[in-house]
Amino acid sequence: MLLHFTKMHGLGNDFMVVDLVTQRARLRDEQIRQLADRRFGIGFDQLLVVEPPRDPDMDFRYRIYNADGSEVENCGNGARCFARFVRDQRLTHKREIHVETAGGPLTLVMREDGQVTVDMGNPCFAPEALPFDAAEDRPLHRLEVGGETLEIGTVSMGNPHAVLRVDSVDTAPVERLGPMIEHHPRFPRRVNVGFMQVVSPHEIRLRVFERGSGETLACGTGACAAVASGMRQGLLENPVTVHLRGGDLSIDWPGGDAPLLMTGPAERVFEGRIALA
Ligand SMILES: N[C@H](CCC[C@H](N)C(=O)O)C(=O)O
Repeated sequence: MLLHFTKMHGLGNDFMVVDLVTQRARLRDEQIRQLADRRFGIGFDQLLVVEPPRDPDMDFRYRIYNADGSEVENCGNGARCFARFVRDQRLTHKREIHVETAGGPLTLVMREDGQVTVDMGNPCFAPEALPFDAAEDRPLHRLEVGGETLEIGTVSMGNPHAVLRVDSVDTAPVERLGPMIEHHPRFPRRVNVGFMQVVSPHEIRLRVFERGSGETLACGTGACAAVASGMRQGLLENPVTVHLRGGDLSIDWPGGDAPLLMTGPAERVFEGRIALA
């Protein structure tokens, strides 16, 4: 069976996008891992799957798989590429697109300038939402990692995020602490790990070691989580520009029980067909 796909990226966070509205295929975990391999396969951080909605009020269902084959609840950069994909593939002509994800409904708006604004829903700090093993909800939690005591913010954007403030992202111990925090026993479903440098109240630099994919050039939900945690700690004020290794995202969140909006680019790289074993 030949599977048509489109390779896309959001600030260098790269995706294989597959339309299962007009195609039929079942992708097993092992196949996803093989397709994700940057030498033996296509290579991507996440696989994005477009399906018909289950809720008739929604336009599409959007499923997300990490490079290790694990299915996840949300993907911010992927959501922007999703919006670009369904319009380019003429699966819809709408500029405002409503999608179901495992992490809840998303609204994607294709802007005139080609950038995409995503209503990422409300950040949730309750430890049980991640899940994170903690006695109470606090802006900062102590976490024992490899003999060190770290202070982390914890946020759910539908998917779980730990945010660690650092003096400089250039010298942050991403490769050493990333995996240790991702697999920390207090995160029963693992966690994405953000390393945040506060430049000013309206500007941060961020690197993200992603659950199931390792460090990526950008992470949309990670940018949302870092801003939400930074605002909650009184370090940031709305709006915030997030400088990631792959480029910049704009985050708009008034705080409290309100949706968080993320705006940024979505790029197509190439289309292809691959024979599925
Ligand atoms: N790159 C994605 C995040 C994928 C999240 C995934 N790594 C997880 O396990 O939650 C983004 O732009 O939001």
